[in-house]
Amino acid sequence: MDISAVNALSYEDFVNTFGNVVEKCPVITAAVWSRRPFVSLNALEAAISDFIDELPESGKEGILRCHPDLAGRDLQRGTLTRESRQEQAGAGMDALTSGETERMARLNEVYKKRFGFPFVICARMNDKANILRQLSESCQNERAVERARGIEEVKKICRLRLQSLLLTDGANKL
Ligand SMILES: NC(=O)NC1=NC(=O)NC1=O
Repeated sequence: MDISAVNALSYEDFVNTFGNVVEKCPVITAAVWSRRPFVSLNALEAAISDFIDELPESGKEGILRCHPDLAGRDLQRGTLTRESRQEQAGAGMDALTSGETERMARLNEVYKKRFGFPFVICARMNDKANILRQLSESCQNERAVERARGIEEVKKICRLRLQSLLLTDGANKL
C-alpha cells in the first residue's frame, strides 16, 4: 500500500489498518487521521510521534501500561496481539529457560512496582540477552528517565509496525 492509498482510506479503514501500530492505543491512530494527507510514511510516523510527545506524563505512562510484559502472562496464555506475539517470538521470549522466565517475571515485577508502568523495549531490535540486561539496568533508573526511554521504544515499535504494513505487498494491500 503506498502513501496515496493511505490518504484515500476512510476513517474506519484507516483505524482498522493502523489502529495497533501503538499497542492497544487506537485512539492515537484515530487522532492522527485528521492530519492527513500524509506526504510519506515518515510524515505519518511523525504525526504519531508528535501526538505522543504532546501528551502529558500521565498519557505517556498510559501508553506504556497498554504494553504486555515481555515473556509475561499474555505470552503464556496466548493472549498477545498478533504483532506482539511475532515481536516477542522474534526476540526469543517464547523460548526462554525456566530460569530466564523466572528472572524476567521477577525483574518485570520489580520494575512495575518501582515505576507504575511496565518495562517496554522494541523486541525486534533486541535479543533476550540485551532485553534482560536492559531490564535489569533500567530498574536502577529514575521514573522520568524510564518514561522517556519507554516512549522512545514505543516509537521504534510503531515505526517497524508501520513499515510492515506499508512496505509489504501481502494481505495488507487494500
Ligand atoms: N513490554 C514490551 O516491551 N512489550 C513489547 N515490546 C515489543 O516489541 N513487543 C511487545 O509486546
